[in-house]
Amino acid sequence: MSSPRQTKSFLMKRLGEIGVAPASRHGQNFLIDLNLVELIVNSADLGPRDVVLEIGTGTGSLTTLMAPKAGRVVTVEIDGNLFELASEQLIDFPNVQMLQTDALKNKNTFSPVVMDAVGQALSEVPNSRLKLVANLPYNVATPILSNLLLCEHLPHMMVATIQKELGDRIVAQPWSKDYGALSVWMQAQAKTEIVREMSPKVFWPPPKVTSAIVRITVDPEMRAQIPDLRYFHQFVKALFLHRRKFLRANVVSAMKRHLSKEDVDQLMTAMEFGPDARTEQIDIPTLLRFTELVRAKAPDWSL
Ligand SMILES: C[S@@+](CC[C@H](N)C(=O)[O-])C[C@H]1O[C@@H](n2cnc3c(N)ncnc32)[C@H](O)[C@@H]1O
Repeated sequence: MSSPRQTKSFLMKRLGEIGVAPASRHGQNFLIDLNLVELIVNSADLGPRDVVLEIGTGTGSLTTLMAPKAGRVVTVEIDGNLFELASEQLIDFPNVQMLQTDALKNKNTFSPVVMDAVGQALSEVPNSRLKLVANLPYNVATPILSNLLLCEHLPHMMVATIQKELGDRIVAQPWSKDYGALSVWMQAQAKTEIVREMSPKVFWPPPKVTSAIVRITVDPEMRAQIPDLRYFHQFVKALFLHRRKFLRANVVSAMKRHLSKEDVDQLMTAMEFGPDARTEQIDIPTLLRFTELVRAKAPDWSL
């Protein structure tokens, strides 16, 4: 069984042999610092009951380290050439299922093939739980992380390499420039942490931005405090849509066919929001309460 020596020269040689250059449209920036690959695996604290979903197999370096620890790994790669390369690397791991497909059906939905494979793996591992562990393609990192919290197989944890700027938004607090719909959506149901910032130098080819490993640990008790997850997800997105506008203007515009301005003013008063309140000043428990007041008046609303 080959060890994961994913160095720049190894990658250049292997990709050169098959006449392939890394495709920036697929976010093909490979992690070449083995210590950091190990840090990702250790941060996910994998054990036999864990079913890992990895999006972006690449050459299989992260997969190779995860497979001996996890119960099952479902790994997805969009690129046919990389899929072939990784197939050779992963041939000796019977608990790894490789899929060659786009992990996303569209921006809001996971591929049903991927979800079926995850469901099957979860049903075959005793007392199983799902963990997303991946060096994510940056162009689809946001839909992957936020949609997985809405899909039929809820992850217990997500450990991922993403753009640092996205990591900053995930962990941001009210009153900061990074606090937005993504911060609220994630922190309302999970503990969020930046495990490590990473310089572009630890990837080949180096991306244009600084990266970070984030860990998102879902808290079922917090999640149970959100009666309608889809409504909350969409309403929070609508509230942060125009950051420069006041909260009231955002609510009026989002709810325009469902609530009159008078209705909105009543709700604002009930919440004790002043006329110059802005969404980015409001903490998550308050946004949850506000969502429920609005939902009671406009249950059929959607973005
Ligand atoms: C940042 S690289 C990570 C590769 C490898 N895991 C590593 O750590 O070196 C991202 C990988 O995701 C693949 N990819 C990009 N978009 C994808 C998608 N929508 N679905 C599945 N794989 C995708 C790319 O081809 C690439 O191999």
